[in-house]
Amino acid sequence: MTPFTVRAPASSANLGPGFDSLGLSVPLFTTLRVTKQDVTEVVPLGAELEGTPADESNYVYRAMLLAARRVGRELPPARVEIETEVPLARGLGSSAAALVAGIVAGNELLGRPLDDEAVLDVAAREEGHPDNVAPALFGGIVVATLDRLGTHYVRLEPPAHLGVTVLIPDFELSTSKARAVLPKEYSRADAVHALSHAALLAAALSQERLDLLRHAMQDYIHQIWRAPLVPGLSDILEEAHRHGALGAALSGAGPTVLCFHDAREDTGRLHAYLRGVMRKNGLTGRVEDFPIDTGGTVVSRVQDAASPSSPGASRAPERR
Ligand SMILES: Nc1ncnc2c1ncn2[C@@H]1O[C@H](COP(=O)(O)OP(=O)(O)OP(=O)(O)O)[C@@H](O)[C@H]1O
Ligand SMILES: N[C@@H](CCO)C(=O)O
Repeated sequence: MTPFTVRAPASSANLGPGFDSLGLSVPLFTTLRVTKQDVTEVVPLGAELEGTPADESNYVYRAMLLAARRVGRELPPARVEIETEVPLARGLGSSAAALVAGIVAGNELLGRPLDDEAVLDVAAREEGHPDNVAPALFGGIVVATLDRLGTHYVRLEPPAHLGVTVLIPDFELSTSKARAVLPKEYSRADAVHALSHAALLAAALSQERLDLLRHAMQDYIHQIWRAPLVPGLSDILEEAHRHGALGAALSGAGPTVLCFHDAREDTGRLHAYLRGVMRKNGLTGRVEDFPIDTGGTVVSRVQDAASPSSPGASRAPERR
């Protein structure tokens, strides 16, 4: 089998009120280089993955095994090198990118028995919610549900000129810790507030109604509970629009904060404001602009089989 690479993007989930159901794809990538060999070997590379296990508890390895289990077969052995640009445990879907990349790689090794819907379902069940794995797989903005009947989704093409600015603090916040602070139950008023705003946000994104984003992104399901874990979050949610943001939200479980911006406009003012919030709260981190990724997960065959990881090897982007 020709060596191949799988590249899966980062993602930002929730977008405010779309808790566990809405997310978009961010062009920072987790890349797997897969070469057939006699034993399975997973090799995490680079500073970001230092300390990541290389056994079956590794997210990528586990995901490859899940693909095989879904079709009731043994995983064909391979060497899998893992590299990532996605900062871990920052709210940018590093675990989802690893899971989706691993399931897609396992599926390739198995001869592609799973279609996209099955890949999504395996990933969403493993992650427990589809809002990172769906945009990681399909790119763009995705609305998705997960229940006992399966995983259902609609992919939206991002509105023209919609860009994101992310403030990525230097500290980690695991999703499990950020979920542990959430209430177990909510009032009917909170439920109505959440579902009406999530519905408005999905409709606004699908109709390019950027004027509605700020209002539609209000949330009382998770952000207020997580605010004590993310210094400066409350200020940003309240004030970012005064500095050029079209709307703001905690990215996934945090601590990254996402702002939407109009890509035709200069984001210097927004960057200065976000850096100021970091300084005021004694944080370090980075502020960056991204377009919304639309490619999702991509598999490429390495044409030059003799040197699969050489930078010059030509890669033909193939399919997801
Ligand atoms: N490329 C990778 N290879 C192996 N394990 C990974 C990789 N990327 C992430 N992980 C695992 O995922 C964990 C982080 O997952 P977690 O759900 O806490 O955060 P996140 O996915 O980055 O953020 P969020 O879910 O809020 O967007 C890491 O500590 C690591 O165990
Ligand atoms: N919807 C998830 C995303 C992070 O994995 C959460 O907010 O906990």
